[in-house]
Parts: sequence; C-alpha cells; structure tokens
Amino acid sequence: MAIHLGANQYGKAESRVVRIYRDTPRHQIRDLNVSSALRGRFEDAHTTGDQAEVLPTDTQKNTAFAFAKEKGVGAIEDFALTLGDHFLEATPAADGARVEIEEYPWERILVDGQEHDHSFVRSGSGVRSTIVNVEGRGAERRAHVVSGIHDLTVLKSTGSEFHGFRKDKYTTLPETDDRILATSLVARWRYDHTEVDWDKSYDEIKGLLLEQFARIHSYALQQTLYGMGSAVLERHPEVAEIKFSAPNKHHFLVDLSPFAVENPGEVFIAADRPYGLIEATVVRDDATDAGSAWHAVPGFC
Ligand SMILES: O=c1[nH]c(=O)c2[nH]c(=O)[nH]c2[nH]1
Repeated sequence: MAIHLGANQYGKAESRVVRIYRDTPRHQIRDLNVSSALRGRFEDAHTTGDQAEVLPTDTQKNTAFAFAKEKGVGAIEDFALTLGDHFLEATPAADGARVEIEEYPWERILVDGQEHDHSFVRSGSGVRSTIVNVEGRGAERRAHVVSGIHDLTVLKSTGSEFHGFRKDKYTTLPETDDRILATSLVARWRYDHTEVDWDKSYDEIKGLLLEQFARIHSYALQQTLYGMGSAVLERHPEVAEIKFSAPNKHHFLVDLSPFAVENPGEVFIAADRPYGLIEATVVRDDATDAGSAWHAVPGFC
C-alpha cells in the first residue's frame, strides 16, 4: 500500500503574551494571543521521527515572549511579520510561517472622571486580529496580511425588514417591515501590500463597519454585509477583499395577547440557537492574487 504525508504544519497555539509598558507612571497594556506555525520540508519528523529540522513549538512560544520585551509590541501586524520572518530565518527547512495574533482590548478605568494610570477594564467592542503568512526568503520573500475583528456584537432596534422571500409548504416565517437586526460580526480583510499604517487602517475600518451597520436600512443581513464591505473597499485602497461571517441573532416578538397585553415591537425573546449564518466575500474586480493569505483560516466560505 502506497501512502505519503500530506499537508502539515506545526507550531505553538495561543501563547497569551501580556506586555506592560511601565516607563512612566501611566502604564500601557498590550494583551495578545499569539499562535505560530511552520510548514515546509518536515517529512522526516513525521515519517522517521528525526527532529533535526524541527524548531520546537516551545522555542516558538519563548520567541513570542522574548520579542515582546526585546522588540516591543506595536501594531499586531508588525509583531506578526517580525515573528514570521524570524521563524523562517531560524528554521531552514521551513518554506512558510503563519502567525496569528488576537489582541484583547482594555480601557482605562475612570476614577473621579479621570483615566486611571494603571487600572483597566476589558472592553466589549470586538477583538482585533491578524493572520500573517510569510513565504520564501530574500528576493523571493512574500508576505500576506489578513486582519480583522470578531465578537463585534451589534444590534439595531428598527430599520430592518425581511420580506419577499421564497415560500414553500414548510415556510412559516412571517414577512416583516420592522424587526430587530443583531449579529456578532466576524470580519476579515486581506491587505494588498504591507506598506500600511496598520493601527489607522484598523481603527477606520472598524469605525466604518459600525457606521454602515447603523446607516444602512436593511432588507436582509446579506444586503447589510454587502453594503458594509463595499464601503470598506471604496474608502480603503489598501484592502483587496473583505470576508464576513455573521450569525443572525434572532429576536422574536413575544406574544403577550394571552394576558390581553399589546406588544407593538417592545418585548422580544433573544433566541440562542438555531441562528441563520450569513457569510459573504466582497472583492475588488482587480484584486491581487490571494496566494497563501487565507491558508488555514476556518469558518469562512
Ligand atoms: O437577513 C436575513 N437573511 C436571511 O436569509 C434570512 N432567512 C431567515 O429566515 N431570516 C433571514 N434574515
């Protein structure tokens, strides 16, 4: 029987790197979840058990912590690119490095109306992320950056309709011209190149996604996502494409008529599951080739 090793990669997942800047009494915090993986010529590690080419996952983890001190943590995209380049340099058998980083947002606690210097509260407005893939060395080097946000939970209490849909004998959903629209948005966008002011781009794209969600009068979550994605591509030439995965967090009007109480769109039950799951990509006609940018990104169509 002929068998061979198929696609493989290895690395350290979810190193929780917390970097405090304490050079002044006003501390700063960067709270990261770092995952790295190497792929390339690692057949022997699998087929014969020879680990000569394997930079241990433990070393990858140590490097993330050491770089947080030695190089500092700026934009997560820069930190991921630095780690990716380093891992390729340190591991001759590696053809590609994938570094994924999530950043958990902290806000300063207000005391007597003033931002406290060293006390923070986790903020609930979405988790920033990046996935960097670096391949090749020297003139052959190519880097792909996909950044995004998840757990961005948004709701509009009107300005959302859903009607005119196809019906068959199993359709019971009533048409509506006024419903709650809510989702916990996952958005990831692929950058065209790496000459980007990452923090500025992220802040503006997040702001734009929220603004468009509010502004767009929705006829379906599909149409809202397309509008949000189009706005990002129109205003951000550095973005080649944007992907969304959006659970439709259904809010059903509660029937209060058994109690002789009217309910004109005021009391809802927030259903946990099942949920509609709407996924879409909005892409420039002339987008650059994605290459390995989406390598090992689960949960998107
Ligand atoms: O925005 C929506 N899109 C759908 O495809 C759909 N299907 C459904 O039952 N409700 C909704 N809402």
